[in-house]
Amino acid sequence: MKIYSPKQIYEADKATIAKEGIPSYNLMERAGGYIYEWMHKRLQGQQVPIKVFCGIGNNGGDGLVVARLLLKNGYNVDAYIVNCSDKRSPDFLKAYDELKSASKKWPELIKKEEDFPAITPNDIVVDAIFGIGLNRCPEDWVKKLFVKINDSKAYVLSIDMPSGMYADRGLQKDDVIIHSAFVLSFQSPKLAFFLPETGKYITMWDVLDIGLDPEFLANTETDTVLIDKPDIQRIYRQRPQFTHKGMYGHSLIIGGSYGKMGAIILAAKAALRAGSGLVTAYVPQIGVPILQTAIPEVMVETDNFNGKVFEEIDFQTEANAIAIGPGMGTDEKTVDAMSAFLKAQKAPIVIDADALNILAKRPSLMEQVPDLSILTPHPGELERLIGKWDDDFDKLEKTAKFAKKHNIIIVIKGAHTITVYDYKLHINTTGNPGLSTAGTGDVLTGVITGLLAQGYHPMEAALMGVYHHGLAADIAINQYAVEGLIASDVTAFLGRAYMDLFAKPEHEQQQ
Ligand SMILES: NC(=O)C1=CN([C@@H]2O[C@H](COP(=O)(O)OP(=O)(O)OC[C@H]3O[C@@H](n4cnc5c(N)ncnc54)[C@H](O)[C@@H]3O)[C@@H](O)[C@H]2O)[C@H](O)CC1
Ligand SMILES: [K+]
Repeated sequence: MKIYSPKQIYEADKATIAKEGIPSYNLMERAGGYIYEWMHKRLQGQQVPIKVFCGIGNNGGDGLVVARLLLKNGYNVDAYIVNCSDKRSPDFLKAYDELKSASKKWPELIKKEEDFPAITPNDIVVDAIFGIGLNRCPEDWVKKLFVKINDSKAYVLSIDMPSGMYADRGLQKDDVIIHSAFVLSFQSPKLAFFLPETGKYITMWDVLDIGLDPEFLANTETDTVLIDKPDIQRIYRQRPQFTHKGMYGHSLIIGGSYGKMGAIILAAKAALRAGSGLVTAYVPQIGVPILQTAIPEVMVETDNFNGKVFEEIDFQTEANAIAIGPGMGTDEKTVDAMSAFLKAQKAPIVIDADALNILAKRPSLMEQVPDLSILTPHPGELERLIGKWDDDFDKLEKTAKFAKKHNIIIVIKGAHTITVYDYKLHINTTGNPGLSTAGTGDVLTGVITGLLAQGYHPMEAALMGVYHHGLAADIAINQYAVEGLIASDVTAFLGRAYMDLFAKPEHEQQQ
């Protein structure tokens, strides 16, 4: 699913208005109408007190349409104009006139703290104060209203975006955002919904299709896309019937050190479960018996030193895909070994964990990283690589620039893992808080490497690996719950994730 920028949404409005030959206000009526229908379907006329807080732009206008339709249909509604500026948009004024002529119950004007109404936990608040047009910090009294709404414990339904959240920048000091129980967003969700600083203010969201020009939408490329099941189904390649293990690639996973052999075991096993035909682990000598005991399916190679860390990386395995980093340590000897290893690489590799820390320690090594390599940092590793950022949007921009400069793919791990390549952001839609546990990153590295070994293009391997890893965790929590999930469970459920990819929804199966 494409995620349109605010600029593209305004352009889509214009294209729709021109093509359909309609006044722009019609779009507001549609938008408000769909919000009303969504509410009516759930409330079915219940007399819950509904307070609609409207700004003075088009988001406020949407709120006024909703308030009018709710009043017309007998709901218990109070509408308020949050007078944050005297510059009202023309369509807001039209919606205001429509409301005033449809009902005797006119909206109340809020200009200062003393005008705030009481808000109780039993109220439903419709938040229509700011949408994608928020472009500066609201005045203090407006932020106090946001705080009052947040403190009220009322159910908050936000129109298009939670007010206070910006569509094009992240959270900064002194910002206040309305906490939404549900956001109904027009045409596509907004990028800020998926970023850690801002996404936490939203419990649920859905998209309302307000019928913007389909041709314009189809022909408009976006910098951001949401990766969901159909995208992965398109990437997936079914195995032919007559096959042998040599057709599914040989993965080589380099890593492990004294006390950290578990990381390489997790990665190697996940590469197997992702479908890699053969897997070899390259570990320091101390790790050989550990690996051989833990996973019989995995072959092991080792260095020529009898130490606890890598002193060289010199292997015989002819691998189709190589990953380096899990549990490897950042000993100076290992840094030198990795430097020599990188120089010899031509094909894309997967770089994780301590290998990322080594790149941060010796940035000149970035020049040796092969094109289209996949780096999988968590936020701490990313910061060590690219430096500090001001907010989440700045983080994405800096990551995109770094990825472009080195022609690599960066997988920023998090609640919504974002894969960045060639200035494009791919937001993952699977996974759950159960993944916040030791070793899940090693499993992800194994899955991506296993896919790469099978011949998937590096971008396909990254997107499918991230999706699959999250999906396996989503299935696994039905058995273990988020608290009980451990990294090996994710590996164990990778097979179920493959099955789920093409499983019919339950209601279809019953037919
Ligand atoms: N295609 C669609 O998605 C449609 C969406 N609609 C709704 O329109 C808004 C966007 O409307 P816009 O008027 O551009 O912006 P807002 O209502 O979000 O904005 C604010 C308004 O206020 C000014 N402003 C910005 N920041 C501040 C501030 N801190 N203090 C005071 N005033 C501020 C700004 O200049 C704007 O004028 C979208 O979110 C949807 O809800 C359409 O109804 C239909 C098509
Ligand atoms: K809003």
